[in-house]
Amino acid sequence: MITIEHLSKTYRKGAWALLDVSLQFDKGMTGLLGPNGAGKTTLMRILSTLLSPTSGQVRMNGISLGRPEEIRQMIGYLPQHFHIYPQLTGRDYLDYVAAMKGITDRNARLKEISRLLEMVNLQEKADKKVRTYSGGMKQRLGIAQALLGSPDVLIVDEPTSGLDPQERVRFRNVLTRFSINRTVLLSTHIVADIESNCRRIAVMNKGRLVMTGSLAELQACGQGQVWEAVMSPDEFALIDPMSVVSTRTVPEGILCRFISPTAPVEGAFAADPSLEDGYLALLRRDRHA
Ligand SMILES: Nc1ncnc2c1ncn2[C@@H]1O[C@H](COP(=O)(O)OP(=O)(O)OP(=O)(O)O)[C@@H](O)[C@H]1O
Repeated sequence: MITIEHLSKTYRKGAWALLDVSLQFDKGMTGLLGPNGAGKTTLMRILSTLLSPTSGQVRMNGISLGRPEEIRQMIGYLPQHFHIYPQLTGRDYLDYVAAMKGITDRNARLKEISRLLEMVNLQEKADKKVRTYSGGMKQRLGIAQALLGSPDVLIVDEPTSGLDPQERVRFRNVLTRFSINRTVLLSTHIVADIESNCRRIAVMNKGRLVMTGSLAELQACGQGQVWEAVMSPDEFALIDPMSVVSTRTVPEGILCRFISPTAPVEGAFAADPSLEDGYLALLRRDRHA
């Protein structure tokens, strides 16, 4: 169980990167959604004890961040950007991280590394140099390093940006497997990343928590806010592009989807919201609040 109470962070001379965030989550995967600059990385770095909050409290399984050694034993962290020496093989890299994490028994270490390589489906590439890995393979190796030592809590920061669709699906499946008996916090700005496997969602915007709840609750934020209209190319050229969330060419013209509290153009008809519509409607409402 992770309990975050009134957490705020301001960088030197900066605005609030986090402002009075309170949140609680337990086993399973929680998706942390938010646009660029929302404060996701700041929150994750604080939870990983790499950054101190300006104010507020965090407890993981009852232990406060003020006891960083104990917290670090409990968590695995996959940062948004991480460096792996390209000359190392995947197995050597994991061996190095395991040694850094204090797993001193060499046999236990090698056994754990083989188990993790199999879990992330990298056993065939394990003895090849990391410079030959694809982006998705590096991310899976990143997850393997985060899981060394079997941490109870896994913190993963925007892991799928830059991955192709196939790698993204593979990576999501790996995370879903890991989240069965663990607490996983996954940050992303890609709604599809959390669609299939997160039990709970937290949405952040400009440093604040703007919603927590289930996928269905996030989707419901789009209720009454989604409209569609078929437009000719000339009509389409005249509308504000920012009001349109997607377009599709149909035989009658361009089918435009809008997020708007009222019908955005004449002839627009109401549509059912998707999860992404709910998220966009929530952000739009927050922007205008
Ligand atoms: N080291 C820093 N010094 C000053 N300001 C920072 C620093 N790191 C982040 N910020 C600011 O804090 C705010 C939150 O940034 P953060 O990286 O936590 O957001 P994010 O949600 O992870 O964004 P992204 O999706 O782009 O990674 C932003 O306004 C950012 O400019």
